[in-house]
Amino acid sequence: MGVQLPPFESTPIENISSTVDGLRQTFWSSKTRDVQFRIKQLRKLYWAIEDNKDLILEACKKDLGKGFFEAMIAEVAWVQNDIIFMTDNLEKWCKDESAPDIGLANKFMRPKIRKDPLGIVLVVGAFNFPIQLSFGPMIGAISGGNTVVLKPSENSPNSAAVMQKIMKESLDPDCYTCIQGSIPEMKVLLEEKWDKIFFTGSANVGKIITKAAAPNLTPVVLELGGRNPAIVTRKADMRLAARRLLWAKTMNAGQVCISQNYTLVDKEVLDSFVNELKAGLKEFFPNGPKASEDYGRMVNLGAFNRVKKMLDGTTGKIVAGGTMDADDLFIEPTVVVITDPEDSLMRDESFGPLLPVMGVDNLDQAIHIANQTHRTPLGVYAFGSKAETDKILASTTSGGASINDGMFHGTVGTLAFGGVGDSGSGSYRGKASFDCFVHHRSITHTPSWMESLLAARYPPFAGTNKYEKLSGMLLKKPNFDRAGNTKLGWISWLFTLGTGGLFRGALRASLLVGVAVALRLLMDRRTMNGILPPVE
Ligand SMILES: NC(=O)c1ccc[n+]([C@@H]2O[C@H](COP(=O)([O-])OP(=O)(O)OC[C@H]3O[C@@H](n4cnc5c(N)ncnc54)[C@H](O)[C@@H]3O)[C@@H](O)[C@H]2O)c1
Ligand SMILES: CC1=C(/C=C/C(C)=C/C=C/C(C)=C/C=C/C=C(C)/C=C/C=C(C)/C=C/C=C(\C)C=O)C(C)(C)CCC1
Repeated sequence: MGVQLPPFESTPIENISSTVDGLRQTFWSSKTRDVQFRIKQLRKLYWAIEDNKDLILEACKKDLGKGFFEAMIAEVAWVQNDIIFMTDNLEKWCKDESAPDIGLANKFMRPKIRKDPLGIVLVVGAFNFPIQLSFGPMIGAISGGNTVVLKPSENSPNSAAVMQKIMKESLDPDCYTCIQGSIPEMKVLLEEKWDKIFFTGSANVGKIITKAAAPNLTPVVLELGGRNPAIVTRKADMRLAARRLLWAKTMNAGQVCISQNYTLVDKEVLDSFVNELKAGLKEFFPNGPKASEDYGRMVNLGAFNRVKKMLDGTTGKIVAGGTMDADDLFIEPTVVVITDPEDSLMRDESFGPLLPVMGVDNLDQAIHIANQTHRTPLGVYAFGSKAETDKILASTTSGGASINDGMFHGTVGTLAFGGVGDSGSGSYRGKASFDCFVHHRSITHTPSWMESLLAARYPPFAGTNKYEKLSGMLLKKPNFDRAGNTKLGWISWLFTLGTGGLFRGALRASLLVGVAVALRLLMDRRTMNGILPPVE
């Protein structure tokens, strides 16, 4: 492509503390509180990304063998779209919101929610979508009015260096900076007191981050991984399920946190599903994935060896793919039919292009295996009838889910994204990115003229009727009885078919009709007797 990539250089450890301190001072100067300042910064970032697009594409190619389509759609255009969405909405989101659910008595104090910046934020990125997973949270943090230190993953060094260049060229260095490095630099960073840490990566490092944050009670957002199940029932469309799951597992050579880790397929349609996977592979990569410009590579030899070891350990049968080349960090998309839920391909997150497929007797067994394998994965992917996919959703838990697709929910840029349980906590993207990086500060304003009205709150209380005076206004009456049933007022009682079941409701309604008819008859009789004028 003929572009010169900047070198990756770790930040000198001795500079880290003073840099962080500088950003902390800037936050307290209130520079980043100004909404127009934030918008300007984000817009400058947008154009720097545009101007360095070729460098980003080249860096993603070098780091991960990422092709043009994936690098544009999931990195460059992804973060640019994010910036446009944020800057379009930021002024609106930053306005004070009137608080919901305020009773009449408290309305005078005009309760509202202010969106306050948090302070100085550390964003730690992962290697697999190096730009998206670093700049994405950083855009949220800038929108929230914070100063930000970004620490990209050293495992995608070219992308990390390009991000640093882009930040230097576009962002105010007193407010936003990039610190490069690996474990030693992270150790120093984690000694600092942050107002929030946003971490994307593995569960093991997530624990290290959480432990380091604990002494300062620093809030942490964790975007981790999971062993995500796909479930395909006999009622699913096999070609469609196979193609969609192949898409999810061949993107970025399977190094996608939300792609399915394994697929459970009704035994009756297992062969057909596997055949469709094979056919899909041929369609996606007519000359084979190795020759395809679109197919990525493992990030490094460590990742290559980890995936190879998982495949070496399987007791399943490889039915498609299986070739690999360490020199090229290439692993072919590999379909393995397995029979053991304890197989090496089920136990760990592969984070590579492995597609273990296991036959199951029925949906209940599939759900059982999925829940046994990982109770709180990042994603669940369900293919089948509406009733079946509803059942899958109702019987599992996950950060997100795509029905009739692999990981689609994770490709909707403005949809809140995050894990649950040990696949992560906290969410971001779209409006959630803003909310993630602000404190929702509740504020009231007590008018001076109300002093005499509010004086009942001051002691002395004993021997006064202050409690009685206030309780009439402040205490709510229960609308439920001692058995936990909803109590209705007599009008609702008369008119609804609700409490007490359909029969009693119908009885009440008949009673009402009876009373109406009796009244009418009575009026008719009085009209006939000349007591009332006739009804027109
Ligand atoms: N939920 C998500 O959005 C998401 C996205 C991408 C990746 N992931 C998960 O991340 C994992 C793979 O990503 P990865 O290899 O980049 O993760 P990782 O945990 O190895 O690294 C992530 C970051 O942590 C830092 N780090 C590594 N070791 C550290 C240590 N000992 N102390 C402090 N910091 C350390 C790295 O420098 C890097 O910036 C997978 O489990 C994947 O599922 C999750
Ligand atoms: C165009 C028309 C329509 C709509 C078409 C649609 C909705 C097309 C969608 C195409 C897609 C989804 C393309 C693929 C995009 C891939 C993306 C964005 C990948 C993203 C990867 C991500 C976010 C990875 C994240 C990884 C993480 C978090 C961890 O590792 C219609 C249908 C409306 C009709 C008119 C025409």
